[in-house]
Amino acid sequence: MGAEVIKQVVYTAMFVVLVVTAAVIVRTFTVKPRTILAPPCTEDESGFIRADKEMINRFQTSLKFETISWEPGVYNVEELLNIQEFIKSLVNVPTFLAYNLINLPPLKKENVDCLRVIQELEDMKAQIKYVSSSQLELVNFVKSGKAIKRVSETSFVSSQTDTAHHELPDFTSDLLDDNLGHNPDITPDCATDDADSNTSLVSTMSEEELPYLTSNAVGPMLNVAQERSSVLNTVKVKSRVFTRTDKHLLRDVPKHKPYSYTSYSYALQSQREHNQEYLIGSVVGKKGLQHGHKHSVNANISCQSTTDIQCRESINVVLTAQMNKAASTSKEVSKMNCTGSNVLASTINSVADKDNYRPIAIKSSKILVTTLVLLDRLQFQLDTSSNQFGFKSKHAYPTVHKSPLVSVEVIANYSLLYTVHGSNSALKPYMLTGHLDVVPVPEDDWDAPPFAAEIKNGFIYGRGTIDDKHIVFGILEALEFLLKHDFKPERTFYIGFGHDEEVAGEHGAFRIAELLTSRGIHLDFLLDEGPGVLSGVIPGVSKPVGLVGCSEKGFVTLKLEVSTSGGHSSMPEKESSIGILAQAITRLETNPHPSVFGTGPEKGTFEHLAPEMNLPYKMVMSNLWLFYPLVSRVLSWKPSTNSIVRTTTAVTQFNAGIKPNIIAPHAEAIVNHRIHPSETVQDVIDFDKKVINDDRVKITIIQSQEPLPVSSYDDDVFGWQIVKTSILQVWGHYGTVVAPGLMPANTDTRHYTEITENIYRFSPSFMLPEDLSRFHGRNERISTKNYEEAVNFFYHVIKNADKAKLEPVHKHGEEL
Ligand SMILES: CCCCCCCCCCCCCCCC(=O)N[C@@H](Cc1ccccc1)C(=O)O
Repeated sequence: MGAEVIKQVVYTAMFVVLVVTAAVIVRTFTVKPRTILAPPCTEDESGFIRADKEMINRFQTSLKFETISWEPGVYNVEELLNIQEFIKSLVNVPTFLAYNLINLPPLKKENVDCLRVIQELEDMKAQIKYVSSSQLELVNFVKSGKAIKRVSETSFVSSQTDTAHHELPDFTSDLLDDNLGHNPDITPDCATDDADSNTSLVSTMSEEELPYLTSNAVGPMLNVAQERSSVLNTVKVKSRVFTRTDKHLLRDVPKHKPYSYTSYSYALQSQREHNQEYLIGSVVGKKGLQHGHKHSVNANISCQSTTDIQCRESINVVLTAQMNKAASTSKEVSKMNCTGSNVLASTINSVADKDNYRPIAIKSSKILVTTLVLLDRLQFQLDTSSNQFGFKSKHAYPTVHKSPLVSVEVIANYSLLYTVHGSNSALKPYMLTGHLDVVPVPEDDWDAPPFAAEIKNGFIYGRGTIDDKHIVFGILEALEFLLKHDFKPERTFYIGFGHDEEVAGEHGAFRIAELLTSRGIHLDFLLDEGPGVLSGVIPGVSKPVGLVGCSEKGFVTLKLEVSTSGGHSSMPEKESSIGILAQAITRLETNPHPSVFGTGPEKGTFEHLAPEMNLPYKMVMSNLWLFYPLVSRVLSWKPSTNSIVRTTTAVTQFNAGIKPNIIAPHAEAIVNHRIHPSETVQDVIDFDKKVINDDRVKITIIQSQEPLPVSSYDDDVFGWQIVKTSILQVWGHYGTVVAPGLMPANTDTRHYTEITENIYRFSPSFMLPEDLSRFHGRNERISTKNYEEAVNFFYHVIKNADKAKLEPVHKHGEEL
């Protein structure tokens, strides 16, 4: 009986296996490629746009940037002139530059406040002035805020006139030993608008306290500074000056020479939002007056976390020195408004290094040291071609800009909206989009300079070549060509170039979409950047694949924070904020979000590609109903293909700790998820919380976007047809096949979802696997041939889309 049952089971199993195998084989050999009617376009055909030298030149120009970099510090007049020119031009440059530069590491997210940056630049522009002196050349980029302005005016007056007439009134040595803050003349000007302007900034210390302070000037001063609560629009910094003759410091001084020393220490603090004071560093040092010898100033500057604050804040320090104790005089030797320890150091040194301390002290009595608030340690990229983009492109594409059929509008200052007016209003318009901004170049080890548009071995190297200027200029080239050849469109179309796509497009594309919506415009379809013609990227397909993004993953950027009590590193708790956070991060990385392969448009990718695959793959991909788990596993191996099977997790930032012997009380990390269309932002957060499973880790959402809807890739849909046909017209002769897919990153398209259901994402770039890392990475480049193809691709899109409808595409494909 038992044997009989076993036999039955075995037979049944064998039968099932046989049926399944038969089904798999039948399926494998019956799936047919999806074909398309559009004939490939060849070079002989009229209408083929050949990339001549001028065209390549125009593209190169669009990629060129002038790079200006400097460190805050002491500059000669010529350098300052350059900086002034630069700042002026920066103010006129599209915002994306500011966006780009403030996106540069190591700045933190909180520093990225683009409007504020631009506003500051505008303010600076209005107030750029020079102070000219022999050695110390200072540019004053005055920020808003009356107090600071007042100081700056004073400093200009005094520095532009004969310094001899502008000595500050002497202060008595008593004053130094007393509370200097009571003297309004030497209260730091940043405090003059305070309601409580009498608050002491300077206090005396007992001799016993001094050694402690000089070695650890920071702690006690913080408290005092925190007592001050007034807020100005501008940065306010507290400084306390401690003066005392300190015998400890005289220990190494030869006995036979009389010395008088002033030891000093400053806590450098700055005011941030919410009235909170942050300690950013300290100046500890001594100034000496050796009778009969030159004065000396030694200062040790230490600034903590200056990179965190450099973009938003400046430091105001009053250096007060006892100039001549014998004569009972003292001077406020310099006032600094600066960012970063290097500025402090260079300023103090330039004061100290002077043979004769006195003149400099007088001259610099109220110096505002260069406040390169935004510029510290950053490299600026000045886009000469995009500066006044409209004007330059007018010259480069005269027919486009003169045509009565084309109107151009500047949106949100820097974005561009072209309307190409068609003659038949019954035809629904469509839209082509691209973006003018680029991401910065954090490393400079490129094979060719990233902003010089050099051509090497047939490739144009440059930031923006594939992301996204080949699209912008490809569209303009194609339109220029068409209009020159008397093209008069029937169907109206729009061209939108955003200026801030790389930082979410919330000013550019958003405003363009808003404008079109307000005009009641509804589009037939929209084409933006996306994957491209991928060769060797998708496993099993030897032909190039024109992959068109029919949906876009969502994203959520999370901040993970852990706070502990901190303290001295000699007495650590068992777990630190860093350790707890690291563990949370490790949990996230070792527990990836589950594969949801097959539930989104990636299913369409393999349905379209299965017939084109080599045999073992063809069998597997044609029978996804059976092989989903296997395929999902294989796709998970490589980052590029893994990106389409699940919600991904990328830990992009981690910050904690300031000093080797201080236990970091706070650690934070940024995690960026790209969300598969079958999940939501909330699903992702719930998953993360479960995985981390630790209430000490606080999770906050920084920015998020739900996945975008899936646009139809049915072969009867006009927009899909246009894109597919145009791809095949340009790349068909390589045997290229077209497939729908999922865009793993984001574009400006999310701003347009209200004005069309049919959004396609495709970049006309031919990509090998190693090229994928060029997006936002090193050696971004495009071959001149590929640029030519890009131009021709847009030529075909515009020509094809001008028809009322394309002939129905011959369908052989079917659901797999
Ligand atoms: C099956 C295999 C699939 C492989 C697909 C490979 C396709 C590669 C396509 C890459 C396109 C990159 C386009 C980049 C655009 C971009 O970086 N956008 C940004 C936009 C953004 C900026 C700030 C906040 C949110 C969003 C981004 O996604 O981070």
